Amino acid sequence: MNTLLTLDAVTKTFGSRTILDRVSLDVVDGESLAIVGPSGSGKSTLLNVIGLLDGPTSGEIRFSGTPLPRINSAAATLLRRDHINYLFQSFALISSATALENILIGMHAMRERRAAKIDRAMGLLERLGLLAVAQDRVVTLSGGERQRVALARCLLKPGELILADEPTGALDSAMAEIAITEMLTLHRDFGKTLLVVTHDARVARRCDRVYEIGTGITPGG
Ligand SMILES: Nc1ncnc2c1ncn2[C@@H]1O[C@H](COP(=O)(O)OP(=O)(O)OP(=O)(O)O)[C@@H](O)[C@H]1O
Repeated sequence: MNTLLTLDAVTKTFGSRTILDRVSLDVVDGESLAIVGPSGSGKSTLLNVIGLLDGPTSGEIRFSGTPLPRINSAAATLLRRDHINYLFQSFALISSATALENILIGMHAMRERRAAKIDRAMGLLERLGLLAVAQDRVVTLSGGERQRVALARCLLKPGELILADEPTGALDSAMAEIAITEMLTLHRDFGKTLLVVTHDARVARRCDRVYEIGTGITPGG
């Protein structure tokens, strides 16, 4: 088992408040890891620090053995582009573009013919039951459909790490259940490591391992 990510005594403070206190953690290549803890405990902060959206106050994070660069460096931009995928509650899709176009935007840096990219995108959209809406603009899609488009974009965009922050928070419970199953199945099929911040104990239980802020790691389901 290879380690994709290592956190070594990572601390994050905001003013006089210590939100993350010497977090040390190994994330194994290909696993799903749930990040849980009470509201305000620092789950999103942890994800942001791992995802180069915010810098730690102290400590080190290594990605494939290499220390993460400063968040505003060119190296950080490349890491975010080529290695990290974000799946947020708001989905961060371009609403005036079609489902297919949104996925192709995520693939733009890949050296592959456009026709081949379209084939792969359409194949995944079909697998997610979205073939009929592939050419529809995202603004016209339902919340569940948008969530699946965002998941498809994450899976096809380059990058071995998916960072998901409450990805099903905007869905009703039946839709969330479907979305979780797709996410937990497909990240494995596509060989991507998944870190998911969640309030939902059902989601956490279904991940390979659970990291509780302030407590540490326990096995998942
Ligand atoms: N940029 C910031 N400046 C100051 N305080 C911040 C900042 N970002 C987060 N915080 C504070 O850090 C604490 C942890 O926030 P964070 O969003 O990481 O918690 P969380 O566990 O994800 O919470 P929730 O489950 O409610 O989403 C909160 O008290 C928040 O107000």
